[in-house]
Amino acid sequence: MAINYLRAVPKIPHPSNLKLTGLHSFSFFKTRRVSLPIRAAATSSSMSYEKELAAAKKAASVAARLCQKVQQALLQSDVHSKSDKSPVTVADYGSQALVSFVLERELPTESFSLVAEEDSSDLRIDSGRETLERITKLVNDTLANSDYYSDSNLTNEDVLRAIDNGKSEGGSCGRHWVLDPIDGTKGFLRGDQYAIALALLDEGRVVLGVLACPNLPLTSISNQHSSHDKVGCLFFAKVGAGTYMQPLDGSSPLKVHVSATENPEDASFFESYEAAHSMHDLSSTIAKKLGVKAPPVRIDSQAKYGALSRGDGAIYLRFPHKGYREKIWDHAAGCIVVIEAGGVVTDAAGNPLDFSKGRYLDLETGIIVTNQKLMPSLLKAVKESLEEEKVSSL
Ligand SMILES: Nc1ncnc2c1ncn2[C@@H]1O[C@H](COP(=O)(O)OS(=O)(=O)O)[C@@H](OP(=O)(O)O)[C@H]1O
Ligand SMILES: [Mg+2]
Ligand SMILES: [Mg+2]
Ligand SMILES: [Mg+2]
Repeated sequence: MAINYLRAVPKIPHPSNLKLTGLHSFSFFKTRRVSLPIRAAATSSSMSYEKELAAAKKAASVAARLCQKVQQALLQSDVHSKSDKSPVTVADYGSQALVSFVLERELPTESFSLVAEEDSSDLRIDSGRETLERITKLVNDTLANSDYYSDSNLTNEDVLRAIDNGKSEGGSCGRHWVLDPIDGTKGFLRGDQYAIALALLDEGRVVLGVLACPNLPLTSISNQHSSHDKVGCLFFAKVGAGTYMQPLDGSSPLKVHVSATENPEDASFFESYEAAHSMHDLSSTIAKKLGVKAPPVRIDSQAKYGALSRGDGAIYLRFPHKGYREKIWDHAAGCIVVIEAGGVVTDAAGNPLDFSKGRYLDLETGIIVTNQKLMPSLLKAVKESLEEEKVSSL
C-alpha cells in the first residue's frame, strides 16, 4: 500500500515563501471554510481569556521565527541528546525561553505557572556553556527583529531562568500554561513538520490553545502540493469560540471545521511519522476494519491536529508502544484546536483526555481523534482490534 509522508515543501522554507499578500490567496477555503471576524463569532461565555489568547499567539509566533531561522541554518552541532536520548536543539531551548519571556511580559499581573518540556540542567554545566551562549544570542536576535520586544536584551541567566519557569507540575488547581517549544523535534531536524504548541489550563481544563506550524502548507495537505505552496499556519482556539487558522505572517484568520465525512470510505487518517511513536500495524488494522480505503498520511508533531481541524483528513490514530507515558504538552493545544473545530478527542476507551493530573496524561492505551459522526464506529473498530490483539498474544 502506498503511504503518504507529509514532507515540508519546500524542504527548508525560504522567508519569501512565508509571505502572503492577503485573503485572496485563500481561494481554496471557499468550499468548506467560513471567514468570520473573531469578535462576531465570540459568545459572551467565551469573552474571557482574550488577553491570554493574544499573548499566546504573540509568544508562539515569535518562537516560530526563531525555529525557522535555526531550521534554515541547521548544523549537526546544534543537536544534543537529553538523558532519554531524544534530540534537543538550540531551537527547542530558545523557543521555550522566548515563549516564557513573552508570556511573563504580556501578562505581568497574573501568577505565572508553566509546564514545559525542556529544562536548563544540561546548559548549566561547563560543557553546556557554549550552547547557552548561542541560545542567548538567538533569543536576543529574534527579539531585536520582533515588532514588540526590540528593546529587550536577555542575559544568559535570564535565559536559564526563562527556560526553568517550565518546571511547574500543573494539576487541577489554578491556571497553568502548557508548552511544547518544538513538538516533532525529529521532523524539525529532518526539515519536515513541527509545531510550537501552547495551551492554557484553568482548573484542569484546557481553555485555549495555539499551534504554530511553520512548515505546514496553507492549502490542504490532501491536495498535491508543490514547492510553490505557501507554508506557515497559526491555529488558535478558545473554549466556546471555535478554531481559527491564519498565516504565520499575520494575515486575517479564518474559521475552520473538521471534515463532515460520515463515510469511512471517504476518510483518510493521520499517524506519527515515526514508527517508534505509534504502532503503524495496529492503526492499519483499525482503519481497515472501519472501512477506510486511503493509505495513512504520516506527519510529524501536532501539525496532525491542526491539519485535522481544517478537514485535511478525518481521523488521527496514535497507539504508542507499551510502557510509553504521554505528556500533556504533546496534546493540550492540539486537543482544543480539534474540539473547537467540531471534532472529538478520546483515549482508546472513549474517555476524554484528562489534563489535570500533572505533567503526564493518565490514559487507556492510545489516542483517537475524529469527527462526531465517525467516532462511534471508530471506537468500535478500536475496541475490536485491541481485543483481537489481546487474544492473539495469549
Ligand atoms: N516512544 C514514544 N512513543 C510515543 N510518543 C513518543 C515516544 N517518544 C517520544 N514521543 C513523543 O512524540 C512526540 C512527537 O510527536 P509525533 O509522534 O506525533 O510525531 S513524529 O511522527 O514522531 O515526528 C515527541 O514530541 P517532541 O519530543 O516534542 O518532538 C515525543 O514527546
Ligand atoms: Mg522532545
Ligand atoms: Mg512533543
Ligand atoms: Mg518538544
